[in-house]
Amino acid sequence: MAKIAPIILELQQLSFAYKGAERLTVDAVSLQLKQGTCTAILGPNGTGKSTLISLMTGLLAPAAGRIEYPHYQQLSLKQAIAKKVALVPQDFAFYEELTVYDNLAFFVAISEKNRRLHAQYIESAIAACNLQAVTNKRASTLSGGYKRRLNIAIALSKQPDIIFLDEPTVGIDPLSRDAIISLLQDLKKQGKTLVYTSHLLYEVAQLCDDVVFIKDGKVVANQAINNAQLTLNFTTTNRLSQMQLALFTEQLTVVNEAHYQLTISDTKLLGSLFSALSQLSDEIKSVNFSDNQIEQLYRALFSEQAC
Ligand SMILES: Nc1ncnc2c1ncn2[C@@H]1O[C@H](COP(=O)(O)OP(=O)(O)OP(=O)(O)O)[C@@H](O)[C@H]1O
Repeated sequence: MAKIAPIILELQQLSFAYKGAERLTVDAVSLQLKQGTCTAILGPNGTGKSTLISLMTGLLAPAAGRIEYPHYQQLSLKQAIAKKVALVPQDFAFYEELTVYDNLAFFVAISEKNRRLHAQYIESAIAACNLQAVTNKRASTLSGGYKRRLNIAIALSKQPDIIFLDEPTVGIDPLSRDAIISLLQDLKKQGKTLVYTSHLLYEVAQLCDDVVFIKDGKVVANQAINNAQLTLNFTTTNRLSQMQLALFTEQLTVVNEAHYQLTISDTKLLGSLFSALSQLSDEIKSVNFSDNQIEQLYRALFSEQAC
């Protein structure tokens, strides 16, 4: 039987408003995060995601509600956050004039009193983020991808159990992004709990187990994501006949006249699917695969909010 992951963070009716704001920025948010999982917090710009992260990481104090890290009951909330929680903020949070190593040394000295552990923590953050080639370079001279990795390495140098990442791949090229996603996947394998915001939904699909959708400060949906599920969309020159439809072993949804959709949760079915598509090669106009469960949900929830 699959083991149920223990709850590592619980929010109960958490609310917050900035001074002068007309409405609550975070409005009665209740959530439970599971240990060793990645939860994405998604929503349009300005909907309160970063503010919620600031509350969960102790940077802001809630106006109402509770935040609990039940795993660390022997610690106060402040101590649990100081010892076990790290934040990778959206903006770079390091000293541009210091080298990568000196930045890490500076932040480790703040988070860990035992000096004998410093070198070990710095080295492990460098290794985890693959920063060996730039250890002695000034942060100001790094590429965008390395700067993002340094931002993450500083958070890891604290040896946290829970890591909040606020758009950690903004503004970097696809290969640098892949490197960061793979680093985050490794952290998950090590049992770290990740909380993640991004506007790049394919990243979320690659990494996250649960998705929480926030709209105007409120949770509007909260659900597990089936990363194994793929949706195939294909369009045809004409509507398919019953005989042509029968080529598919799985049920097709007819989206409209010449647009079909099929959801696959077992990749073993791909063989028969490709075989059916190849038999229709004269009719097929376009084929597109996506793990767009998240994207579909996102569009359904927020389509009227685009600016
Ligand atoms: N320090 C602040 N003082 C006053 N208002 C703020 C402050 N920070 C954010 N806000 C406002 O609070 C609301 C929520 O902002 P927040 O940054 O949490 O949104 P977000 O969902 O993270 O947005 P994005 O996706 O653009 O990062 C916005 O209307 C924003 O203008």
